Amino acid sequence: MTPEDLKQFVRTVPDFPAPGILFRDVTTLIGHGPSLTAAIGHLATRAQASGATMLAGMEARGFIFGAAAAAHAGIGFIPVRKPGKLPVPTIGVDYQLEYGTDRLEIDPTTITPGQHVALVDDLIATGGTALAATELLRSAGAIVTHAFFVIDLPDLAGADRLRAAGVTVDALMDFPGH
Ligand SMILES: O=P(O)(O)OC[C@H]1O[C@H](OP(=O)(O)OP(=O)(O)O)[C@H](O)[C@@H]1O
Ligand SMILES: Nc1ncnc2[nH]cnc12
Repeated sequence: MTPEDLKQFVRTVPDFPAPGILFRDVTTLIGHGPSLTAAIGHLATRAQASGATMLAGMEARGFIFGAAAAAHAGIGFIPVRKPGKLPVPTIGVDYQLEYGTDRLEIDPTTITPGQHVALVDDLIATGGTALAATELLRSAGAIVTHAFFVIDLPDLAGADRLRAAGVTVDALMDFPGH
């Protein structure tokens, strides 16, 4: 299945989690075996071509695609976690979402300084999550030059913000007008 074929498997839910938000829901895509397999294959191929030697995914939906893509590519996976989940000393950063604020944390010892780490998530909207993850990984010594998403919401300009931070952004599909 091509990335274009996958678009019909994304469910759109209006007014979730807040009025005015058009929620692009990947639950339906990952529930369809051929779509899940194709999405993981595309992400893994692109991530491998970027030269990344590890992938990092943001909790929670980034874990679904990131860990599977890393396994497909035969490389390791770094979980970028919501606060208070890791049992070791962490480094963290607060950030803004399209619909609220949150915090991300990593175990800095999972990264070898100078290692090429690529980001994977289901969706980029404002880019707050991906920028926060990039900042965190870089502060632990990672080189972050690429980020891979299933969905880009271009009107929210997150991909532009990430590019301005020196990250090449690649998404399997976009939803203009969000
Ligand atoms: O580009 P942004 O505006 O930062 O938004 C994108 C982020 O929002 C969603 O995660 P959410 O924080 O809702 O958490 P979840 O994965 O636990 O559902 C999505 O999975 C991305 O991580
Ligand atoms: N519109 C949206 N749909 C799904 N996930 C999101 N994360 C941030 N904005 C989103």
